[in-house]
Amino acid sequence: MLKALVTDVDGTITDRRRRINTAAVEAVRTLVDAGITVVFASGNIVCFMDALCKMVGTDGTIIGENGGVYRRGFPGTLRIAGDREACLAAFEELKDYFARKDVELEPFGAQYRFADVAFARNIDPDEAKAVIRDRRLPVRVLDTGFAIHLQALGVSKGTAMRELAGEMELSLAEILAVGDSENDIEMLKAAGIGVAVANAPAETRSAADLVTENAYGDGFVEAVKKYYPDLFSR
Ligand SMILES: O=C(O)COP(=O)(O)O
Ligand SMILES: [Mg+2]
Repeated sequence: MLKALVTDVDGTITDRRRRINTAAVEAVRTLVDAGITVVFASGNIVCFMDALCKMVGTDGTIIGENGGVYRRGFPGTLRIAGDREACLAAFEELKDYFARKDVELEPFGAQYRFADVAFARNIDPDEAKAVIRDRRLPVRVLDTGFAIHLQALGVSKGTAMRELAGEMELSLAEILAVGDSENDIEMLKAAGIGVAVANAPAETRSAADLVTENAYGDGFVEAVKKYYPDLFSR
């Protein structure tokens, strides 16, 4: 029995322009009303996640900043798992590298981040990955399709999901996870069932137990209906 759903946000319950899929919102509300825990797991910042939880109607359990932060319910203590100093130091190196090529990196939500660094996709993510690798910096570059993130090694949505599952006394086998991007891979592998929506890149699709036929939010709705058929039979 799948007692909890952990879902990515951008590209999974939205369209490619980040507009939320209203059928996905309805599906989440159906799960919540049936007593299924729904956790949003994203690269986004905590205040964005809180607004999303409030407006969709979950209990406020979140994974943010790609696992760098997580919290059980609105009243829970915010846990900070990432290493922001390491990410900021790596970001400075990337900034200098791209400045020499006359490209300015554009940080996203820097003043609101506790654990990671995110910036615009106006550079080739593979080039950033090569710089980090060549300099042996202790961070990972994650391309979400919406932003590029720097994250401490060993920190992911998957590690945060394990911690939250422990706090919620859930086994990983009881969790359905859905995602669309490389920042979802560990989470899809660790969950009892991992689903990639059709827009996911090959590496993410191969980490999943199932790839939906539909893309973006419609793929999310397809997955939820498949694994909770009784809740959507009418
Ligand atoms: O913050 C991002 O870059 C994308 O967020 P996501 O993890 O919800 O897709
Ligand atoms: Mg995503």
